[in-house]
Amino acid sequence: MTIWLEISVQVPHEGIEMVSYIFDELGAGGVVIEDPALISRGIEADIWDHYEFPPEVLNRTLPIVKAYLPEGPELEDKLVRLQERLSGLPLESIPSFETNPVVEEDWATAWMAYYKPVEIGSRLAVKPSWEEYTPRDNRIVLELDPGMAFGCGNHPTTTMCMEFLEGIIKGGELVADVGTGTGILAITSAKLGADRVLAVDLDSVAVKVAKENVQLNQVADRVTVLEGNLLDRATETVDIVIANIIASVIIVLAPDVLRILKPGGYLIASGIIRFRAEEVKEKLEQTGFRIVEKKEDGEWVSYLSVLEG
Ligand SMILES: C[S@@+](CC[C@H](N)C(=O)[O-])C[C@H]1O[C@@H](n2cnc3c(N)ncnc32)[C@H](O)[C@@H]1O
Repeated sequence: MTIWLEISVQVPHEGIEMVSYIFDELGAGGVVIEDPALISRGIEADIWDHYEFPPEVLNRTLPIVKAYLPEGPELEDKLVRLQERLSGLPLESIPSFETNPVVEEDWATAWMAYYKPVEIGSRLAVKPSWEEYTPRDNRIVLELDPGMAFGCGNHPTTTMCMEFLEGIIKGGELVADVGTGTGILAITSAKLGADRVLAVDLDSVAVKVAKENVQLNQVADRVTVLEGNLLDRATETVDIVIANIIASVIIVLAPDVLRILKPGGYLIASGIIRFRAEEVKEKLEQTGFRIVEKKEDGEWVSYLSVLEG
């Protein structure tokens, strides 16, 4: 049985990406971000009434980035490198980290307790595959198994995109979902009536998880999942491009969207941390997009924009 070391770094929002990158360099297979901004929203919403967070999570103010490294001869060296890299970050104070050993059995299933059915917008609901949920008001239900991929409908960056999709999909659209994670936004698009959806992710684990979820939701005839970087797998013109990634990636992606988006088509850009929202907005406008709507939730911002034709 493998013993893993759970490493938790408490860090301000602007450090989340940097700490995640350090963990990636150290060979962690992925990170878990516990964001109090998300938690405070969750407590307010009815659907989260039964959503129980441990007191140590509720009492914290800064986000925590967690990663898991297997115990072994290289572990000590990696912890020394982690400390060195954290000390060199351009943050007001040096983030400290805590460690906690966990056995593989616990770790593989511990995250399941965090996912509960959630109602999104006025017509959608997401339910983890192992939970019971009876839809109210004829809601469209997505069944999702997140595995190690991002996107189970419990993060504001995802839910804001789903609310935008609810408003713009009328039926028959062609959609490209960049950074599909679990496939949640691609599946949402298909279930709302899109004709065909291309879902792309850089991460082969996400691609595998997304393919499984597409099957689970019986939309494989309309959703194609491919491994790729940004829009490099997209050849057809589409009506809607969705990108819930991060500000810096959206800035790079925006000009390339022109290659495949029809004039008058929509770009949904999400995953934008508040302090970079203006920069993303300026880039979108310079590129030829008009911002139609801005949504904000905690530290996160999403834009719905249209390509001026
Ligand atoms: C925040 S998650 C969003 C997942 C899902 N779309 C959602 O809304 O919940 C971002 C995803 O983008 C993927 N990603 C990051 N950079 C990418 C790139 N350059 N090209 C394609 N996918 C990328 C990541 O692997 C991750 O699965």
